[in-house]
Amino acid sequence: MDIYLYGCGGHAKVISDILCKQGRKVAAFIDDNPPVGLTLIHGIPVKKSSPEVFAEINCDRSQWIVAIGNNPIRRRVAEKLEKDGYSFTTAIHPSVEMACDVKVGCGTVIMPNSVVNTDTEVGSHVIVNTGSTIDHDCRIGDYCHIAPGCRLCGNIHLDEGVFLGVGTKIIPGIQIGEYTTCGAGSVVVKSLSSFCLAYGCPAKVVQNTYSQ
Ligand SMILES: CC(=O)SCCNC(=O)CCNC(=O)[C@H](O)C(C)(C)COP(=O)(O)OP(=O)(O)OC[C@H]1O[C@@H](n2cnc3c(N)ncnc32)[C@H](O)[C@@H]1OP(=O)(O)O
Repeated sequence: MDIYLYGCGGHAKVISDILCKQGRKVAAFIDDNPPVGLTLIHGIPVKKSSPEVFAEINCDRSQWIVAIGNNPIRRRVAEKLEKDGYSFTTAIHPSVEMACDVKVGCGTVIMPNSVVNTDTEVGSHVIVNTGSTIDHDCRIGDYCHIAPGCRLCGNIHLDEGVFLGVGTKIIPGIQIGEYTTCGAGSVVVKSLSSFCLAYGCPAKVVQNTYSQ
């Protein structure tokens, strides 16, 4: 299977490195607008997305990861690729500590030194970024992004598209509604509804209609 990454920024480079550590190699980075002059990353070609480029990529012999950090954009691109018949793979760094029974959806990436504990389910197209820990019995919805160094206690439920900024900490049993954002360093001690922006210690809602 040829592996393609949609995106060519820093996040895409990290995923390419994880795949390399797993002994897998990216065939190409595909991007809507690659920076002028960027033709190679890690010696791998960077191509501008076009019908001609896609015509060369066989659905049955390729797998994708959408390597875009923004949750709504990642969702839009993943849905388009899926509609066009493409499928997705995961990238899980060899240093990740994951309980035997953890379920991980397609397109999800788990960065170095993260921990995912028993009976947790991680959805599709999720980013568990560097050194984050997710404890037992958590439910992480599709398209969530857990930024570096977050700490999730047990029994936490993140709905689709939640973004946790770097170093967010969440006490047990909390639920966070879809596409809510927790700012860097938040300490979440009460459940949050959907489409909010919250931050601080303890985290307070500062906007009720926030777009990521
Ligand atoms: C590998 C990687 O790099 S993954 C990427 C991970 N990225 C992150 O973790 C980024 C997280 N982003 C944040 O925390 C951002 O500050 C956000 C999303 C919460 C808010 O961003 P913006 O809307 O642009 O807020 P802005 O910078 O204008 O700040 C507005 C006010 O909120 C305050 N504020 C912003 N973020 C926070 C925060 N996390 N905690 C406390 N206060 C904050 C600012 O100090 C400012 O206060 P002031 O008006 O008194 O000066």
